[in-house]
Amino acid sequence: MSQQYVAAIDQGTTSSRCILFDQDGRIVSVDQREHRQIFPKPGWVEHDALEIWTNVEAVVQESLQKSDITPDQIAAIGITNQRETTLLWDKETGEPVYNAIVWQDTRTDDIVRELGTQEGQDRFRPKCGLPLATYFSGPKIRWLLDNVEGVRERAERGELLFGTMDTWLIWKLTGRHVTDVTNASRTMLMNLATLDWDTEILEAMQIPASLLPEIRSSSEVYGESTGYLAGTPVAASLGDQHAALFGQTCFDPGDVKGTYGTGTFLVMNTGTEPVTSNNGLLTTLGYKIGDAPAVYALEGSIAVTGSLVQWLRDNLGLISTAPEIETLARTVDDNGGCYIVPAFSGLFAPHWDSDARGVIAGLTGYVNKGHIARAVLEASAWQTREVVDAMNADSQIDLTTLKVDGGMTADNLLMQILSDVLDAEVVRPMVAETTCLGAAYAAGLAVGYWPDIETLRANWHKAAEWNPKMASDVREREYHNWNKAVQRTRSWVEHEDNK
Ligand SMILES: Nc1ncnc2c1ncn2[C@@H]1O[C@H](COP(=O)(O)OP(=O)(O)O)[C@@H](O)[C@H]1O
Ligand SMILES: O=P(O)(O)OC[C@H](O)CO
Repeated sequence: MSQQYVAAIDQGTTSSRCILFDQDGRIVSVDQREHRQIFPKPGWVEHDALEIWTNVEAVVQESLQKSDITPDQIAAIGITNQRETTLLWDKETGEPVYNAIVWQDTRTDDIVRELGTQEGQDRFRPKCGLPLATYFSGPKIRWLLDNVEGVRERAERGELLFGTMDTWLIWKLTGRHVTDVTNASRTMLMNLATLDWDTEILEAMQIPASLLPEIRSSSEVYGESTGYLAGTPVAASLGDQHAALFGQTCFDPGDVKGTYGTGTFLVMNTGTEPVTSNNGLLTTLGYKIGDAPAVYALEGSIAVTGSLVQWLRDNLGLISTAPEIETLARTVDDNGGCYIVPAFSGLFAPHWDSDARGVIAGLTGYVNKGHIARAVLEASAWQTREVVDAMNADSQIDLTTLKVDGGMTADNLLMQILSDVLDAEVVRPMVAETTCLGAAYAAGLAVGYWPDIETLRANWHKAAEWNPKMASDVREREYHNWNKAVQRTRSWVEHEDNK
């Protein structure tokens, strides 16, 4: 038989990609296409789901053709995706009833506030692990039902289907209406204990159960693909941060990965029982491989990290490419007393303060552009420290090693700063595309392309590591100053009713 590969489709916020992997977990081919970001009003962000589908079809075909690989050489397809982004479509025609509402979209502000009025924002947290927030899918479904003409009636007649992007793609590929536990865990509608939709939450949010897909494991054959890869099993689905956890082979309780892109998502494997967070983290699913018990996780989501580097480049013009920040930051030995807290649209974990706004603190006549660049890099590191402190407290496991991936990890100075502020080892793997790798691994396991997770562990190779060099009194002084700067951002936005 000719050489076989596994295809991973990563349907992300800005683009869709297909990567082909071989048995050693090495990348054989990649193709990628961006889709439009639709901003109908301030705070609203939408995607055209049909455009995304066309792009996915194109990148799958192109990734094979680029490397002269034929469809019969693909053993399985794994899907990973931007999470929470919400779509409703007609089950007969396949027509979306509205654009997909993206995870960043804040139009559900009022719905979220209203749902939390009497019982508070943590009303559903004991069941679904999440605070009420515009981020998650449930309130977005409710908005579509309440605001798009005829949608509630059609939903109640059983004519419509809901899906996050994994569900949409699996339905387009196989005709099956399914999702996996990781994606379902981001809707607010799944009960973490039963791994099924929670009737009480559905009632409170007025969402008909007929809309919802069947919840399956992250690694099993959901159906066979039609189209270009006709007959190939579609065998994995994981939200992108969960896929990165799996791709980084964070298989043991206490293992943590951090993905440093536009924002940063830290996820800790907490084993086969959910851990309740008392420190501003999300309780979520790690992954579930076939019939094996589900693995749970704690997540700390940070909204602005790489995008602060982009801001320095695009809004301040202090650098002309993102990698130049490292050169500029290396022109100085420290931050010169300057701290930047990038609360551009509030603070996510562990503060969850939508009224915070960014500050540059500690400015004196001494501070120059090198110090500013350094403070930009340090902001990613200190935000990580806040999340790691919360993880250590919630899990009672102290972080010793952080496995990193994502575009920002190319920055060696940032990686050293990260190790210094965490007082922990930071390691970067050979294959940096851990999100796609995780989806490929889960799909390959389902069809026997890889025999077990121990084989996957053996595929993980360290490319670089950083160890702490900072004296502990300096670390504590800097953290104290960072915390003072964070305090300056809090409750900046004053609501009309508070004035
Ligand atoms: N050398 C670098 N130093 C610091 N930040 C960088 C560097 N290279 C890229 N970035 C930042 O990383 C982000 C891109 O990473 P990527 O993983 O592609 O993000 P995403 O998947 O969220 O689109 C950008 O926000 C960019 O500013
Ligand atoms: O597509 P990304 O990499 O921006 O990831 C988005 C996250 O899944 C949102 O929760």
